[in-house]
Amino acid sequence: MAIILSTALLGCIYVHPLTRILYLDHYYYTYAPKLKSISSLSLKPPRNSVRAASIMSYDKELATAKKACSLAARLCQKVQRALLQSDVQSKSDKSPVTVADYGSQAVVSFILEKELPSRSFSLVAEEDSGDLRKEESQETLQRITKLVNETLASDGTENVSLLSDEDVLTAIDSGKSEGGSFGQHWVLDPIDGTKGFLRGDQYAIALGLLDEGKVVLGVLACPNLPLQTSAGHVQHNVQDKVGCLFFAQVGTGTYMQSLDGSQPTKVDVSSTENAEDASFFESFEAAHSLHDLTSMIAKKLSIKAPPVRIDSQAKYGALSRGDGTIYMRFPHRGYREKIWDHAAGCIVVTEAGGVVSDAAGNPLDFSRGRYLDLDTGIIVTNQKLMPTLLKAVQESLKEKASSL
Ligand SMILES: Nc1ncnc2c1ncn2[C@@H]1O[C@H](COP(=O)(O)O)[C@@H](O)[C@H]1OP(=O)(O)O
Ligand SMILES: [Mg+2]
Repeated sequence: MAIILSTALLGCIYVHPLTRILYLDHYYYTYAPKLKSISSLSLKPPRNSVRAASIMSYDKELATAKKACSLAARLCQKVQRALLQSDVQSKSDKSPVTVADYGSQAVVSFILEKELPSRSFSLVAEEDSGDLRKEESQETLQRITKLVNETLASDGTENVSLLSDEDVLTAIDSGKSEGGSFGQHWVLDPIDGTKGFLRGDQYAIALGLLDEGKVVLGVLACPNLPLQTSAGHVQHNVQDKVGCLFFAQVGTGTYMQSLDGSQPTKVDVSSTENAEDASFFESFEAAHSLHDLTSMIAKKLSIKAPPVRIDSQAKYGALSRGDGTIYMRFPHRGYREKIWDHAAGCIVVTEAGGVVSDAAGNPLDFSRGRYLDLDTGIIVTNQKLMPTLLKAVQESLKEKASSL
């Protein structure tokens, strides 16, 4: 009887090893009730929330994910350096990002599959090899294969026999999984923020792991993010030391180290409680998020600081260590958010003490396949500020709708 009872309890309760807080389902039961009582907005638990995932250890998966993302970052840095040294004409050419995108996906996919052998390896990733298999892409494919082999060899820890073009195509195509609410699925954006990559600005390699529909670990490699920042300043100056690796595992907090391998340090979101003292992140690209709407919300919250605009999930990383307090993202009508654009970022922020929700106050649901079914936008901040932010977002959305 005692065994049955404790097993049943373990299914829904665990103690956070660092905060010693009893968690009843990672997000919903700790935070949602407070939100609801303050804002009376609808908050639902994610469908398919599986509590057992919260008490498992993913140490081996996390170590492998960190290695895979660090190597992919090395490949991307090499391509971006060459791109930035090239002439103006080749800078308007999109092929460098294509090479880095495919190369990064091949490296991550190859390492995960090789180092975590499993009969049910599943990867949900942005790219597939369709275009690369075309006759006119042969030269590009050879460049990618060469880069992938150089990158794997640069690790130096083991003997990897050279991959062929076909091996690279196969590794890329492992990313065709549909994800879903059962079993484990890796979720990868090989280069998040391609526009930032081409500009020489921020981008990220973002890798998450879903277990029964919930994100249980996440790694964000941000090769151009400064290691040290003062709040609100993440634009990188030439003299800054850059290259951050953020990582989080469910129930164990979020950590950051340098991409070249410093000691990890634990990070926490900002504790700013007053909206007017907060600064906020948003997309650099106006085409990716409605800057007029965020400006309206910021005004309502009396936020004094101007928006900090950077590309990619580096925004989640920067927020997780308190560089800013709020992140708002409101894509234009009709855009469907993909799970690889938020899975890693989401756990990096929540394990650092933050909250990620859609504009209706619902937690993001990663269990429905390749897309997130969302209501309007994504908002992120610390737990204390979320009810205030949510209220301002909802009022602004209403005002915007009635002015149309
Ligand atoms: N029209 C769009 N609206 C919103 N997001 C987009 C759009 N087009 C691409 N994205 C994706 O938005 C993310 C970057 O957002 P942000 O500008 O906030 O950093 C990237 O995942 C980018 O795709 P990709 O990863 O292919 O570059
Ligand atoms: Mg992306």
